[in-house]
Amino acid sequence: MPYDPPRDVCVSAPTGSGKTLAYVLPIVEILSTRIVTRLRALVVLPTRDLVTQVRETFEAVGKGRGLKIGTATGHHSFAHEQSQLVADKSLELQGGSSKVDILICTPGRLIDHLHGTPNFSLQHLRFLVVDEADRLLAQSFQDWLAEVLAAVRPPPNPLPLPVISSALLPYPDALAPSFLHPHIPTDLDETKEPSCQKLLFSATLTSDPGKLKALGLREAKYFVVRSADGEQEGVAEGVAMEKFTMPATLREHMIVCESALKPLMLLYLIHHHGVKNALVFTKSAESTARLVRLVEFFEDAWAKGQGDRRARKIVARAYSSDLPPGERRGILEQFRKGEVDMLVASDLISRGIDISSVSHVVSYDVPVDMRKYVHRVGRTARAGREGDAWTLVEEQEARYFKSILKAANHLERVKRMRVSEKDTQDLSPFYDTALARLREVFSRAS
Ligand SMILES: Nc1ncnc2c1ncn2[C@@H]1O[C@H](COP(=O)(O)OP(=O)(O)OP(=O)(O)O)[C@@H](O)[C@H]1O
Repeated sequence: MPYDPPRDVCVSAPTGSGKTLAYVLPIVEILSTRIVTRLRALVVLPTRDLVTQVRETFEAVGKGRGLKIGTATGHHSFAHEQSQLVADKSLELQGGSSKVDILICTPGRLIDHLHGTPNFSLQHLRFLVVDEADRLLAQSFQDWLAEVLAAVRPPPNPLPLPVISSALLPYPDALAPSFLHPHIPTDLDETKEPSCQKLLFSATLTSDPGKLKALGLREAKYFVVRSADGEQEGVAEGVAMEKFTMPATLREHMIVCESALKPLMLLYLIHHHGVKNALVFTKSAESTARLVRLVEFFEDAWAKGQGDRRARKIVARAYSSDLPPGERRGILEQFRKGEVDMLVASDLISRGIDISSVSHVVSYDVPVDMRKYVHRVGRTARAGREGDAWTLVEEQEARYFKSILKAANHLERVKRMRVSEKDTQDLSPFYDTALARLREVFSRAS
């Protein structure tokens, strides 16, 4: 009701626990009764891949409801996006003119439309969803948040009523109620509140009100979902060092080794612990490329060594933001089908991506902080499935890595696995061959 605007909602719940449906379902349910199309739900996400994923969920849930769903990510030209978003760019309409009920977007492109698309208006917003909220709040993206919040609020000086030149031209413009009337002060004056409800989601959402202040939340309710076993008391109550809940079905391991042995440890996991359907996280695009080549050379040498032509080689592919979107989609599809066993990536896909077949996550390079760790390992053990997370820790990083786990009250959950020289003995000859080939290729390239 206009006099009782909705309370805002913050949700911190483990990775893979279904946060997307937690906002898609009510939005679709509530907006399905709308009569005319206005931009009523805006979902902001940090990456294009996530926009595509959330769009698919909206389309699946909203099928047959007649809601129009749009995206704005910069994947298409600006003019094309404009034509998808607004019906009319020529006439200036105070109420805007939206072709979509729900818009899913990245913040940069959203700001471009706020600045550059006539009749693109947020005044009718009923829902503003900020998914992966901690990540989006941490990055300024042209101060997108302040601009979006300003576009949702009625202007301080209400818009003047247009001069109605003819009885045939009724008051035109379907302005949102809080934007509509000229302000006539009365004794019962109340400030106008937009009826936009803000919904924030993340597996690592801060509970520090100071950090959420920029959102101007209204009587926010903060929901924290913990695992059933009550593990990690005090989750999200700490302000200095936040603690987050992990999926209960996740097993976590670490291997501490010399830096030079990390590739061999990965190959050991592949060949002796059945690690496939795996996401492997590295720290840089360069280290991704080297690792993919090394796995390829190793698998060639290993298959040859088996003397069996049908020996199934592990297929690893690099997945990076440099690849064109079409190619990225293709690689993900091959991975989903099991034609690719291992995707090697930077933290680009460490957040939000939902691929049910991922059974292992390997942090080939240690994550820089606990948040990154939570999101990486959360690519497996989703929706009640089991999964394993492995972290390869260089000896000199062990102290640091353990300290971030300890601060998050999580050290006990991560089991240390010791791998001796004997364990990798059978792999070593093929590994040496692969290293020699890698050196050759990289020295030729330089
Ligand atoms: N009630 C449910 N029963 C079974 N599966 C569900 C249910 N709700 C959601 N899922 C599935 O769980 C998977 C994970 O959901 P989702 O991607 O929303 O997780 P998330 O909480 O947003 O995780 P992240 O923090 O990693 O983004 C999805 O494939 C979704 O379809």
